[in-house]
Parts: sequence; structure tokens; C-alpha cells
Amino acid sequence: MSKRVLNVRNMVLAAMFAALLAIGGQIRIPLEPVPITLQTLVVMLTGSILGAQIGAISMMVFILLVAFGAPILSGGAGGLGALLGPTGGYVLSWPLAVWVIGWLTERAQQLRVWNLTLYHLLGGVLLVYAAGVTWLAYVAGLGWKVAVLQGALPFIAGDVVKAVVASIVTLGVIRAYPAIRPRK
Ligand SMILES: O=C(O)CCCC[C@@H]1SC[C@@H]2NC(=O)N[C@@H]21
Repeated sequence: MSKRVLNVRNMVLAAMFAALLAIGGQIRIPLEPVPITLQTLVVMLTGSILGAQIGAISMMVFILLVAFGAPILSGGAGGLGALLGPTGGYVLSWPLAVWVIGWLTERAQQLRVWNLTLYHLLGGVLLVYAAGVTWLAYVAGLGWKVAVLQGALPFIAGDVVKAVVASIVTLGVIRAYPAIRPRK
């Protein structure tokens, strides 16, 4: 990683991954109150490919765009109302989730499918679900049991698969472009 974080290369990469996140939100199964989407796959890829700093910046840019009304959340939702709605906890957790995945990835001696998958599960599943379910319980006025039933259980199997796929894709990208690998 170059010393200056906000150079043109990093800004372009951050914008690209924010755009990918917007696309990931449109590939969805519209469950209520929380859809199944490819957003978690992109969140995981952002952390392990861009690293902690640029990755978190990319997610913050995405959230800022949503807050200003860009229709880039799942199903084309956007604006402060959508951001602070029932699924807001997941979305607002993404900068931290990406930062955690990036932090771990940058410090790994060697990157393998198994350790990347572990980082993806910690940041992209555990942390995201903790924030998302807590927020859902509060905003939608659901009890904890119902919030877990509706906000976590339907996604676990798919998100574990996404964690493995994100690891394989990350290793492929790093193999093709070794200079992209974020390191501390
Ligand atoms: O409104 C949005 O755009 C956010 C939707 C959040 C979907 C969450 S992210 C974690 C879990 N995995 C999924 O596939 N869907 C939920």
C-alpha cells in the first residue's frame, strides 16, 4: 500500500467496490423484513482485497450516497429513511466489518482459503449479524427471538457459502494482481 491513502488508484478502487455493492443489492431474494442479497459477498471482498482503510472508506462513500438519496440499497431503496429503516443496522456495520476483515488480512503471513474464510465469517457474518439483528429488534420492535429468526437464521447457510466464494475470488485476484494485496 502506498503511503498516501487517498491517491487516485485507491479512490478508483474504493468507487469500484462501492458500485459493486450497489449491484450486489439488486441481486436478491426479497424476503421480509430482510432480503437475501449479494451485498455480504461484496463486503467480504472489499475487506480482503482493498484492506482496512480503503475498504472502510469505500463502504462509507456508499453509505453517504445512500444518505443523500441514491437508490443503491437492496431493491433500489435509498435516502435517510431507508438507511435508518429495519435493515439499517447491517448497512451501517459494513465499514467496521470491512475494516476488521482488512485488518486481519493485512496481518496474515499467508493467505489461504481457510484463514480468509475465517476473517470473512468474523467480520462479514458475526459482526454484521450482531449489528443487524440488534438494530432490527429495536427499530422493528421485535423480540430477540423473532429478530434472530428473521434477521439471521435465513442467511447463515448462504453467507457461509459467500465467505468461501469470497476467499477463492480474493486469492484469484491477488494471484492475478499481486501488487493489490493489502499488507501491514
Ligand atoms: O436494505 C439493504 O440494502 C440491506 C439488506 C441487508 C441484507 C442482510 S446483510 C446480511 C444478511 N445476508 C443476506 O443475504 N441478507 C442479510
